[in-house]
This record gives sequence, C-alpha cells and structure tokens, in this order.
Amino acid sequence: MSHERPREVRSLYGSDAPPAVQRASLTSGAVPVAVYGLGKMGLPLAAVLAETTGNVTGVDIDPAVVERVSAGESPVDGEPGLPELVSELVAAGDLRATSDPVAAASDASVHVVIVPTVLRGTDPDLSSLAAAVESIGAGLDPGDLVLVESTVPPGTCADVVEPTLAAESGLSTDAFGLAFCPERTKSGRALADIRGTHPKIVGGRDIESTRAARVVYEPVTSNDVLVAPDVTTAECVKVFEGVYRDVNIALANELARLADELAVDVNRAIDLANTQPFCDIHDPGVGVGGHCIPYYPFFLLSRLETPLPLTRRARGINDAMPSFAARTLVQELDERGVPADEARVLLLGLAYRPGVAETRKSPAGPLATVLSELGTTVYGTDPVLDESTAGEFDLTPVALEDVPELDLDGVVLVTAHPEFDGLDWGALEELVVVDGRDALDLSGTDHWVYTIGSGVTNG
Ligand SMILES: NC(=O)c1ccc[n+]([C@@H]2O[C@H](COP(=O)([O-])OP(=O)(O)OC[C@H]3O[C@@H](n4cnc5c(N)ncnc54)[C@H](O)[C@@H]3O)[C@@H](O)[C@H]2O)c1
Ligand SMILES: CC(=O)N[C@@H]1[C@@H](OP(=O)(O)OP(=O)(O)OC[C@H]2O[C@@H](n3ccc(=O)[nH]c3=O)[C@H](O)[C@@H]2O)O[C@H](CO)[C@@H](O)[C@@H]1O
Repeated sequence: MSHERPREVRSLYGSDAPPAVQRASLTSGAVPVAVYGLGKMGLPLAAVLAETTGNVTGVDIDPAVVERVSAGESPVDGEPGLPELVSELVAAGDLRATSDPVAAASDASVHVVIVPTVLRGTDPDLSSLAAAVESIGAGLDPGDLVLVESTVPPGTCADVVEPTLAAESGLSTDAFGLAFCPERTKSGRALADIRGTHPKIVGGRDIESTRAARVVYEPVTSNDVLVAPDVTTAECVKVFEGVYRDVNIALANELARLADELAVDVNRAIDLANTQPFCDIHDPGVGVGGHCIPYYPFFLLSRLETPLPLTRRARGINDAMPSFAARTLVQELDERGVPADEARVLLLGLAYRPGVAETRKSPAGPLATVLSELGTTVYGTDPVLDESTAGEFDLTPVALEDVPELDLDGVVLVTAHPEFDGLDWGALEELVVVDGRDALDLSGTDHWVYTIGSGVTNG
C-alpha cells in the first residue's frame, strides 16, 4: 500500500492548496514565520506563534534582546508564563532570535510586524515601522504575507507599508499579501490575551490577504477571528478602542468635578448608573497614563484634516487631572498653615497602572513637577519600579518600608498597587491625603482625605 505524503505549502498568499493542507503546513512548521520586534508585546506574540507553528524567527534591532532570547531567557518581565515558555521553545528549536532582519525576511514567508509607533511631540513617528518594513521588503518573495500588529494611524498600511514593500522588493503589489491584525493585549496578561481573551480582528488589503491572515490566526486563538471590511478599517478598530477609553474617562473626570458643588459622591452615582446595561461610565482619577491610551488620540488628531474637537478636548481634560489633584492638596495644606514651599508630600505609586513597571505618561510625572515648581519637597514610592526609574521624576525615591520614617504633610495616591494595602496609616502623623483612585478607606484615622470623584471622604 502506498502512502502519499500530504502536499505541503511554504507560503500562504495566493495558495490554491486545500485549506486543510495550508493549515497543516502552518502548524507543522513548513510555513516559516518571522516576528519583527521582541518587546513587551512582540516576544509574547512570537512565543505563541512558535508554540502554534514550531518555526518562528524573532527579529530585534537591540542585540541585548537577541542575545537573551537566543539564550532561552525572557527580557520581558511581568508576563506570567513567558520565561518558561521562551526557555522551552528555544530549547526545542521552535523559536530563534536574530538581529539580521533581511536574512530573517528572506527565510520567512509570513512576516509579523510588532514594533512601536511613538510620538514626537504630538506627531506619530513611523520610523521603526518603516525600518522593519524596508527590511521585510528586501527579503520579500512572491506568496509572502505581511501581517501588521503594531497600532498605527489609520491609512498607514495603504500609504506607507504597501508602497515600501513593493519598492524594496521590486514585486508588484498583487504578488504578496498584507493585512492589519491589531494586537489586543494588556500588559501583564499578554499570553492569555493572545491565545484568545478577545476576538482576533483581521483586515486584508485584498480578499486573499484576509483569507491567508485567517489561516494564520485561527490556530493561534481559541476565540473567533473576525474579518474587517478592509485594512484601514482594521487599523481604525484599535485606535477607536483607545480613543473611546480616553473620551469615556474624560467624561468621568468631568463629572467628578461636580462632587464638590453638588455635594454628591459621583463615584457611587457612576457605580449605580452603570447598573443600567446601556451605561458604562469609566472611573475618574488622577490622570490617564501608559503607552497606549494617551497616545492613540494623536494617531487621528495629528494626521487628519477633519477636526475632532471631542477627542482633543478629552485629552486636555485627562491631562488636567494631575494639576487638579495638586491644587486640591495645596489648598488644604495652605488652610492648615502649611505653605506649598514648606510642605513634604509623598506620591504613592509612580507607574501608570497597578502591577505594571511602566512610567510613560504616568500622572505621577506632571504631579511631581507641579508640586516641585511650587517649592514642595516631593517623595515617591513604587513597589514595582527600581530606584533609577522612580528617579526619572522630579522627586526623591523612597522604599515603601521607609515611608513611616518620612516627616510628611501630604500624600497623593496616584496608582493603587496592592502592596499599599499593608501601609499602617494609623501610625502616620495627621496628613492631607488626595486619593486619586477611590482606593483608600481611612475612616477611623485622623487624616483629612479628598477622593477624586467623591470629594472629602474623611475629615
Ligand atoms: N504594550 C502594550 O500593552 C501594547 C498593547 C497593545 C498593543 N501594543 C502595540 O504593540 C506594539 C509594540 O509594543 P511593545 O509594547 O511590545 O513595544 P516595546 O517598546 O516593548 O518593544 C519594541 C521592540 O521592538 C524593537 N524594534 C524597534 N525597531 C525595530 C525594527 N525596525 N526591527 C525590529 N525590532 C525593532 C525594539 O528594540 C524593542 O525590543 C506597539 O505598536 C503598541 O502600540 C502594545
Ligand atoms: C480596555 C483596556 O483595558 N485597554 C487596554 C489599555 O491598557 P492600558 O495598560 O493602557 O490600561 P488602561 O486600563 O486602559 O489604563 C490607562 C490609564 O487610564 C487610567 N484609567 C483607566 C480606566 C479608568 O476607568 N480610569 C482611568 O483613569 C489608568 O489609571 C491608566 O493610567 O491599552 C492597551 C494598549 O492599547 C490595550 O491593548 C488594552 O486592552
């Protein structure tokens, strides 16, 4: 009896092999995959793709990242399961790393781009994306598929990625596939999110690109793969999610300002309003930080002619929250006879979100600056940051265990890390506290407490 070997394909775009053969080729490693960018999101993505296909080359321009991944180590901290997974995959030969993007691009037939788009001022800087795409173009073959996961301004795939790939490869645009497939992960949950917390969105430059992108992601996610009508719509999905969040939080912050005039606890009003299924007002707070939400509005604002007054105003409202917190603190200190230039104030939590060692756009930055400019002595403590990172701000970093030794007048809770639950507030001298996250219950202490959204909650 003769056993015919199942036909294998090496590339997916334009393949007329049966879907089962294409899927089996991907999951058996016959379709080589390259992932460009091995950062906080790129490495988890490369790992999940390697787990699915057994044949992934990760590319990074940082030689230290390549060296560590090649040694089976994870340079990314704070992602449960990632160190073990990288170690296993590298030992098995399923995941490799290189700093030679053109060699990786020549070997691979599926190329996944997950490099960052940062802002220069308020302008999106596409230089990392352009560099990665140029390298891919230099190694691009007919039948290859390029999948962009990096969040980008809508229009980037059509205006930048496709022409660059065509120019660098010398191929006509119908020889290769291109789809935008946004990363929908949250730091600290990357592996679980990539494996299927949310539906995966794919939007191809043409129907064939969308089809080929589905072949890649269907075995990766346990969730649905949803098709966007085109590549630019898929780009909008990710940016719109971020803008929605920013605008919604701005509404919450605006409503929070009513607490004093109306003498109501706006936080509780929001909680109760949200029991109606059509209402989902987010949480007011001391500000909106991180590497995503404060940036994405500018992916629209800086590139499009249509005025977007709501989006722009929301950014301004959220950016004004650190000053509001500082003003509230300084006013109360002043009423107690402690002028700003004699006050000693501690910022609790400098990272932008609990449990994530990231400080970009953290409200702690402007808060520390505003207070320092008033002559206040500012300290900061954060259990997830090392001293040099905490020292990036206009403040003196202190370890959490040394907080009781400080002779403080005021505290602002910026980020409610769970480690702060252990603070013995009763042992601290009477303080002015601004709770920027509706996270403290200091009833039973002598501290005067102003909670953003609730007003004076103790004192
Ligand atoms: N971090 C998140 O929570 C998150 C969530 C969703 C989406 N995203 C999106 O994912 C993308 C990547 O974000 P991240 O947090 O992983 O970034 P990161 O800053 O942690 O890592 C980026 C990596 O890319 C590398 N790099 C830069 N230019 C390169 C190039 N030309 N070729 C190869 N490697 C290059 C850098 O050396 C770095 O290791 C961004 O577009 C971001 O918007 C991030
Ligand atoms: C829906 C969601 O989870 N999206 C995530 C988001 O993740 P993130 O890590 O940026 O975290 P967020 O929770 O959005 O917080 C940002 C800042 O807003 C403050 N905030 C938050 C909620 C609120 O009601 N009131 C607030 O004031 C908070 O303190 C912090 O400073 O962006 C990623 C990249 O696109 C996404 O991938 C990821 O899905």
